[in-house]
Amino acid sequence: MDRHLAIIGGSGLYQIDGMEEAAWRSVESPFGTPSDEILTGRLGAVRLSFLPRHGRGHVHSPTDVPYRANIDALKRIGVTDVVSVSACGSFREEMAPGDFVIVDPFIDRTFAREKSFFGSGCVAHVSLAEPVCPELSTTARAAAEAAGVRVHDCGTYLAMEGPQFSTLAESRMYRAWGCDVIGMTNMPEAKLAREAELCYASVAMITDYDSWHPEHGAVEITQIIETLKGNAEAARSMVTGIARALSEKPSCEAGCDRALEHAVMTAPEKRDPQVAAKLDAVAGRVLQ
Ligand SMILES: CSC[C@H]1O[C@H](OP(=O)(O)O)[C@H](O)[C@@H]1O
Ligand SMILES: Nc1ncnc2[nH]cnc12
Repeated sequence: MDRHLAIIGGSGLYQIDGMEEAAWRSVESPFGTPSDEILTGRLGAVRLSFLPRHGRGHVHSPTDVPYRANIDALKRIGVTDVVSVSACGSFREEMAPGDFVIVDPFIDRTFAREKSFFGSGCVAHVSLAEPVCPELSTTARAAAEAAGVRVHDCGTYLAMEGPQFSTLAESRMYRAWGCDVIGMTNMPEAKLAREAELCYASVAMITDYDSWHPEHGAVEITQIIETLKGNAEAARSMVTGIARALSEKPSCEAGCDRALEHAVMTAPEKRDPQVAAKLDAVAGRVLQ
């Protein structure tokens, strides 16, 4: 199967320019309505889709982003690879606003979200030891470097519930835990992409020092927006670079597309037909 790249655009990224045959398309999912219509088209030789995570005009809060509908809808239209582009705060002096981080690994501290496609009626357990696709992450890193920004090869991303930013005490605690960056959206998105057997990579754009830094004070949304604006051209160029690289590599060898191979525990005769029917796109390959 040809690769089909999807970009999930975070705060500040609600549109992608330069696509060919581009059209906004409404895609329904048994898991609900996605954050917005999906912009589908091509970039060079690669099929490209774009979904603004918070919707155009930023209408969904991090808690209310319909993560399951988003990933299901992307899978439903044939996406094979998902690159998340996000804003994040930094816990490291040397990871500065304007830098990009190729996220890996994650700590999930969110608590008010649906985190799995599976459940009673069809139980499955996928491995999440390494939630990101190593090949797609390498591709994203090379494309970000080529776009001329400072890139950090890896960084532990603390996913918090939000929408408020962290207290000073929380910010200090996450730093002491060894976290590098903080955001509100990469979980459960990465978990769901794994369940849907999609390659997933996350590029986080550092916009602030959260609240721990004695010389920077509290997070200001105006600073975040300014930094995101400054990164817009590099983000665009990175997306083009990722698309070009994927057009030269017809498949991923990392095995993300087999994540459900031995994951479903519920015996075929015990599966709830209605639950299984909803899983047609995500898990149809293994539920037949
Ligand atoms: C605009 S600051 C807080 C907001 O920005 C990040 O969103 P995303 O990850 O979609 O770029 C962060 O996670 C919060 O949702
Ligand atoms: N400091 C921060 N905390 C959580 N999410 C963010 N997104 C951008 N900066 C952030």
